[in-house]
Amino acid sequence: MVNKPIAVGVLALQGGVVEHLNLLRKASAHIQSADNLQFTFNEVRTPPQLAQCDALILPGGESTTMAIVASRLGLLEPLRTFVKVQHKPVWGTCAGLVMLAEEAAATKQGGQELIGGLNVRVLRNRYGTQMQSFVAGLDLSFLGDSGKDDPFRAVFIRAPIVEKIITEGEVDGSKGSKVEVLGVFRAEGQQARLEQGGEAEKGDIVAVRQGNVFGTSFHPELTNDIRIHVWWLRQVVDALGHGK
Ligand SMILES: NC(=O)CC[C@H](N)C(=O)O
Repeated sequence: MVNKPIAVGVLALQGGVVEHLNLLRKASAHIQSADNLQFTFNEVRTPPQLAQCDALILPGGESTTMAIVASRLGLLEPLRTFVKVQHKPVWGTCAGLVMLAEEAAATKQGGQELIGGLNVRVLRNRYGTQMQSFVAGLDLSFLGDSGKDDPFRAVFIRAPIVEKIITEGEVDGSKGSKVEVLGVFRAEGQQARLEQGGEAEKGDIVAVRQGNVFGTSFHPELTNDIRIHVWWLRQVVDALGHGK
């Protein structure tokens, strides 16, 4: 039996939209034939387009700009409903992670509008400016054996980190789920101190999941590595109860 196609959207107000769409298409080729699944991938700019989606990616870019445009287009409340009431699968990369946090530090005066859903506080621009962008190999064990044997080359561009997991209280989006830390980055200095037997520094949290909400500080869509996109699409398939 062929299921109804799974509609995956990419919020296309600003930022790295095409890159996500390209990698989603490549990633989907790895799972659809095996499981008899069909996907559609579309840009999302309006509330009716959002309503068509089963799952959504919020790309990297500039979270303050994205929030202003989303608000003007009447998308902020529908996005909050999508994430926190309908509990549909969402993934935010970089600025997208900022949007999905309940709190953000290092914001402009007066703060910025967020969608929320992840019970965390992010620190924006943790590693400095665009000029200080870098690539680092991350061990991502949620990717299974390949995550351990073959580090993921993660691209950090004015990246946020999760500086605090807010334990008090529940957020609407969490469905009671806990925040899971799925990826940590240790800068060279932190790693060296650890190897010299120094204080075990935990490193910076750069990938988290809470129920239906997933966030990464870095940009898998700017590599040719489809592993996280494949993993996430499988999460979407499971959440929708397809392929069973
Ligand atoms: N590459 C990015 O998405 C940068 C995120 C940006 N610094 C922000 O806070 O929104």
